[in-house]
Amino acid sequence: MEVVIAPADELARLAADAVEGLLRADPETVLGLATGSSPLAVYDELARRHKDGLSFARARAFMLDEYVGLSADHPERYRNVIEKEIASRVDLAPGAVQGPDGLAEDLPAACAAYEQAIADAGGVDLQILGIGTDGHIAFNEPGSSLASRTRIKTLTKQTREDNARFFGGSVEQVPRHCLTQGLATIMSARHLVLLATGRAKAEAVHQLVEGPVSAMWPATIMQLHPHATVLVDDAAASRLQLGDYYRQTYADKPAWQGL
Ligand SMILES: N[C@@H]1[C@@H](O)[C@H](O)[C@@H](COP(=O)(O)O)O[C@@H]1O
Repeated sequence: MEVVIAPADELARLAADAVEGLLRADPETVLGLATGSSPLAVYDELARRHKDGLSFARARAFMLDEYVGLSADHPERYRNVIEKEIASRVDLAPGAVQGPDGLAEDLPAACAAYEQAIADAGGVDLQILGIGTDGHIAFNEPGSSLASRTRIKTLTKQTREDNARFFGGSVEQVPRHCLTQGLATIMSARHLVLLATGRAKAEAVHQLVEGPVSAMWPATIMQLHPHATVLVDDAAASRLQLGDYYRQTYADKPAWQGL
């Protein structure tokens, strides 16, 4: 696991560099897109690079998760969020972005179909991730099976409170259920790039990088991934025991070596 501690704008550039490197090497790259505020600066950077000529025309993308039951035109439906924040700002082809269908009548069947779609695409090359204050990735809440695949989950009180800001500050408006890629689904991606900024993420980041692997902090499963990158600012890094070591390692990183 590589930990980079740097200002937020530099983190966004690093993540965008990794995406751009893949797209230039293979225009048919399969990206994994996350919602939440953490990846927004990366999407801004990718949109800027698209204006400078970076093409997503042959790429495909899979979303991490989706609320259950939000209407098709609800602005917080993750499909709509991803469309607004990244898909509409680059030249991803119509239909190139897929997500779990939170409006399906048969939710377990929709989850199985989503797993199959990811597999049929050859898997995700680079998965962008944020982290919840309770250590969730996608919507894999504490207690999630470390071997889980896409399924329905119940959101914790903490997550619904954290996400109420997207629903006019009303926790009651935040759906109680979601469909989410499982931890094993996420672990199947070939490169995981997690971004976290701000003090509210400091404990989750400490557990993710330095805690014991445990379903209580679902993101800790990333310690078992052969290519995981954790991009954090000073505030999110503030509880890391080995912060000085990660800073030194990044300062000494050879210029030719990407993420
Ligand atoms: N399902 C999303 C996650 O994918 C996201 O990583 C996390 C953190 O969100 P933020 O980046 O806004 O802090 O919470 C949400 O609930």
